[in-house]
Amino acid sequence: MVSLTLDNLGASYGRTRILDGITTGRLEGGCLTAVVGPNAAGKSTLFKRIAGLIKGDGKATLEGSKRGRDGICYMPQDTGANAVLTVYESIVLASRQGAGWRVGEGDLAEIDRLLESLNIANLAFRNLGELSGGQRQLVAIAQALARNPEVLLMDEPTSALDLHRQIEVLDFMRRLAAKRGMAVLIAIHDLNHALRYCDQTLVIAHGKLIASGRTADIVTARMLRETYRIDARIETCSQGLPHVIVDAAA
Ligand SMILES: Nc1ncnc2c1ncn2[C@@H]1O[C@H](COP(=O)(O)OP(=O)(O)OP(=O)(O)O)[C@@H](O)[C@H]1O
Repeated sequence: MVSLTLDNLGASYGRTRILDGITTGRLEGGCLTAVVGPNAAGKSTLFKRIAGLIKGDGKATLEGSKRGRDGICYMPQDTGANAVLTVYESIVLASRQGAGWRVGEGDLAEIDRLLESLNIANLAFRNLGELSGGQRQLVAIAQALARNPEVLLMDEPTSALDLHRQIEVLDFMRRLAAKRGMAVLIAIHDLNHALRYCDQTLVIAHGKLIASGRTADIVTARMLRETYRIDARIETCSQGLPHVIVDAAA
């Protein structure tokens, strides 16, 4: 199964140093890893650096990969829209990236399954340009998954979704990561979602990795105070799951 390890990863925009010395253990296939931290901490920059969209020092090493760099897919925060294509066409196109232009029945069946799983089959023949923000985000997730990545970097994939859709997508991602053996990194602001769905968590602040490990060990009152400047408690809900209760800005 694939794994991704970051070793002293850094990046700059011009002369401004944005990321510095990001080193992790193995981020394993089959797992969801939350990447959390305040606005402008460097989460998107980290994803772009891992995906090779920006250069920098250090290295991101893939082990057990069949496709090397081509197996890494970055799903950006702003998903944009191309009004000329239908949803279905855009997903077929995405699925062909780096795979040649021949589309078999199996490929189309796989796309149909993806649309069903994300509950967007009803959008298949709509133009991208006429979708709502949330619908566009769901289509962007389908496009990313259609590329069959070994490592998927999702930049705030649920930010435009209603609560029902957020839960549906994160639950689906967890099951799909396990089924495909795909390593999924998700930049996410909702720490309760991280606690519920992500096996492990990386905390980025001011371009540095300040904590990493099992999500329940990482999301603590102390981390929330030091990283987010809020007073909060972690309480166990009636189902036995840890939950962040925010009291006030510190
Ligand atoms: N293309 C760019 N040129 C110059 N600076 C940039 C560029 N892109 C991002 N930055 C800067 O890099 C820093 C980190 O930005 P980044 O988008 O990685 O943060 P983030 O943690 O993803 O933030 P958010 O949670 O707000 O999405 C910010 O100060 C931002 O202004």
